[in-house]
Amino acid sequence: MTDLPGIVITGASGRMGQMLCATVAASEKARLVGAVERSGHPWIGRDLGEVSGGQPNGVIVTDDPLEAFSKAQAVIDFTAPSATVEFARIAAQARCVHVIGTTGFEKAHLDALEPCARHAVIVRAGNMSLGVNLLTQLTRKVAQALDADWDIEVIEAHHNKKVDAPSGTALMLGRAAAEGRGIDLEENTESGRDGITGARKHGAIGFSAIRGGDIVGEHDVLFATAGERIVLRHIATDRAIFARGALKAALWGQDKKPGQYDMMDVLGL
Ligand SMILES: NC(=O)c1ccc[n+]([C@@H]2O[C@H](COP(=O)([O-])OP(=O)(O)OC[C@H]3O[C@@H](n4cnc5c(N)ncnc54)[C@H](O)[C@@H]3O)[C@@H](O)[C@H]2O)c1
Ligand SMILES: O=C(O)C1=N[C@H](C(=O)O)CCC1
Repeated sequence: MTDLPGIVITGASGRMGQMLCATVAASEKARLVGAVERSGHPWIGRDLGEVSGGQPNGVIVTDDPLEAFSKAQAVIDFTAPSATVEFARIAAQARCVHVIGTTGFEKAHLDALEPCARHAVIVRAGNMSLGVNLLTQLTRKVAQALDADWDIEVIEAHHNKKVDAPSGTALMLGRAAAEGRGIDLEENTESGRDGITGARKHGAIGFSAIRGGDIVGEHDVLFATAGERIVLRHIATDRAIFARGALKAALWGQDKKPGQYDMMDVLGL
């Protein structure tokens, strides 16, 4: 039993953190060996099982990631961009596989991950579900088959606590559409339309974000031209799909060389 990979969850009290702790604790392929929260959080120093409303499980929530990571083979991290960059440095030091589900990165954050990936495996994806990764491949294929007279719009909906837009998933889908069409996404993005915006730029990829209630995550990729439309859609109804994907990535990464990978690598898509 004890030679199963040990996994630490960061942001253990968060929406995804709680789902990840439950998923790893229930797995027969991994052990939950640590839970990290930010300094000052009321869960620090308490038993994770108890604060989660169950029986004690012997995992004490800590604000010391180095101490937690040094006992683990993988870290699953769904927190916030600046926290993730710090965790990447520590995971590299501890030679842990670092699975990153966090979204909302700016270029400086992504640049900071590069040196860490020289020492440890990083698997990062804006969406860890099988369905969205398949949808990403379909989006690339459809975009490849259609010319720029087909307007591409990515429409996403999430719960009212989400802090970043467009979602990481929307950016994955937009990037795949741009790759399929052979254009640069940054130079061809239209988002945040409001007021007299002028007509849509020919060939652009548009993004729209809806925020409301407890929506787990919904994504449409719309291809629209004169006389017809195609809509590719994914609807997530349960955060367990992201947690299962993240655990799969943590296990997959155990025998891989240091470097940056994504869920396409993990799923073999
Ligand atoms: N890739 C995917 O499949 C996927 C799926 C769902 C959510 N997400 C992303 O995961 C992230 C978290 O989402 P959420 O809904 O769970 O958010 P949340 O706000 O519920 O949870 C974030 C947690 O991180 C903790 N945290 C923040 N800074 C920390 C630090 N320095 N040290 C330790 N803990 C820290 C917070 O205290 C909180 O508990 C977001 O970026 C979201 O977009 C990705
Ligand atoms: O709840 C969130 O936040 C989600 N974030 C990811 C994104 O930004 O795409 C995945 C879906 C849920």
